[in-house]
Amino acid sequence: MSSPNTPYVIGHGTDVHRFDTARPCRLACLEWPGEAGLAGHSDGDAAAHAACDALLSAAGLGDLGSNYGTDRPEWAGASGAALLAETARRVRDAGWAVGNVSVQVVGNRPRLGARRAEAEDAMAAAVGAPVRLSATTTDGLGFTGRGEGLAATAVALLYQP
Ligand SMILES: Nc1ccn([C@@H]2O[C@H](COP(=O)(O)O)[C@@H](O)[C@H]2O)c(=O)n1
Ligand SMILES: C[C@@]1(CO)OP(=O)(O)OP(=O)(O)OC[C@H]1O
Repeated sequence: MSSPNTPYVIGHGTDVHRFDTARPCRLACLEWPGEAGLAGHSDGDAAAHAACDALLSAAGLGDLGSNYGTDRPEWAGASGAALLAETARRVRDAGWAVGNVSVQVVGNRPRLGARRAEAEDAMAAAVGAPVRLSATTTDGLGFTGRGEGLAATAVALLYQP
């Protein structure tokens, strides 16, 4: 089916990046001085990337790789905010409005709680719709528990304007 016949659609996204201590930390569209950076072709902002995948999936527009693949040099080093803003533009061009996006970061650090409102505002400014952010550790288990990298998941709601 090429397009759904409901006024609402949802999408979800997941992203993982390993830490690279030689890079600055960019997460949830903010800089995190003193925290380990994330490896990637772009700035490694797993929270922004998960939100992009959720938005693209909901709109039936593929995913990060099919929109901004590593074979496209123009996206090398791109910020999470730039990818999110371009993704929201593509979703709106496809005829959808963004209701909201909910993102969860999974990992030990950075601790997001103290800057939650700032990060939500930065991500919402890029998307042009409300973004909510939560975080959790994995109780020391797995690659996030060992501090090897960060994961993020996201859900997006789109509606027909
Ligand atoms: N990177 C993180 C991880 C967690 N938090 C906050 O800590 C709370 C407790 O985490 P648990 O994994 O023990 O459930 C969590 O609910 C977050 O509020 C954080 O800010 N940043
Ligand atoms: C964003 C892109 C493109 O710059 O590169 P990365 O920063 O490596 O991020 P990833 O989450 O692996 O997604 C796909 C890529 O297309």
